[in-house]
Amino acid sequence: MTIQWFPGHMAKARREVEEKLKLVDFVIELVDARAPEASQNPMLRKVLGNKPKMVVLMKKDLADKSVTDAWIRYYEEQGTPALAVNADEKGDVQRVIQRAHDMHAAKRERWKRKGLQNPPPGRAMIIGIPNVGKSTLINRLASKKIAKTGDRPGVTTQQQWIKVKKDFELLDTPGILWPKFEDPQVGLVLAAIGTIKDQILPMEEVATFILSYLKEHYPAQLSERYGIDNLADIEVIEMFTHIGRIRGALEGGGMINYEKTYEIVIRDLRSKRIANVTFEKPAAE
Ligand SMILES: Nc1nc2c(ncn2[C@@H]2O[C@H](COP(=O)(O)OP(=O)(O)OP(=O)(O)O)[C@@H](O)[C@H]2O)c(=O)[nH]1
Repeated sequence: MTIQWFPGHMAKARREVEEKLKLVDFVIELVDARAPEASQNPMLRKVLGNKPKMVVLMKKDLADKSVTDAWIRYYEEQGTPALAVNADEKGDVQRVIQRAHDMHAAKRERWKRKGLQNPPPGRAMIIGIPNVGKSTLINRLASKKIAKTGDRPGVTTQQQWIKVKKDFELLDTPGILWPKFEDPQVGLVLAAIGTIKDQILPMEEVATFILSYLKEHYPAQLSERYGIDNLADIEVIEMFTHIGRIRGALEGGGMINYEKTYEIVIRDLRSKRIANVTFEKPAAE
């Protein structure tokens, strides 16, 4: 199974990112804390060249905290600053600002040593795949401080900068890149977390993947949400029947409406009704 989606936009998106990259000192890459590998940009490393990046694991409130901590250790061990964020937590947003400030500290010091008393602010852009939380984070970082600081010479399109802090400015539009999607397993994970549009993969496959994954890794969530406890004896198809019945996904004659049941499971996972679930662990763990 090969998933094809917005292929036409890819080359254009990459060109746009490359153009914007010329304007910034470093990059803030957003990934989904529930699937940091699947939700990353496979081309980013190449596109970035030597440009420094920090990673923000978004939607930490939906992910398994212990695995999120393991991912942060993993990135930091590789020398990439990383932190997890729930966009609704002010403290998390403040930490992004602090880390972004730190990203530019060495350059600022070099400038100062060379005698520049007021070095220019560090400029950054946010990059990530669709639906990862880019606009949300930009808005939270901007708060009420949106300032038009003008464009830089040599760029035809006007770029707006958000003055987040005295020495940190953010490009007001994010760079959008695509996740890797050749691997069917990755496709299922991306569909489960809501990156891939629902029409692309059959709901049945996505919902089956979710229940099988929960059965293996997060049985407590199945118990809490659906009262399914006797996991050793229950097949996924029986779980759907049970869920359809308790959630009233029925059609004429009391038959289970399975399509509706698949939708319920997928919606439960994408909202906080089934939380603390992560689909990928770092390789070393
Ligand atoms: N639970 C949770 N939801 C979040 C968080 N951040 C963003 N979201 C939600 O994720 C969805 C997508 O957020 P956006 O900010 O629109 O994502 P985007 O990356 O700009 O999306 P595109 O415009 O499609 O590229 C929205 O429903 C947000 O409310 C978070 O930290 N936790």
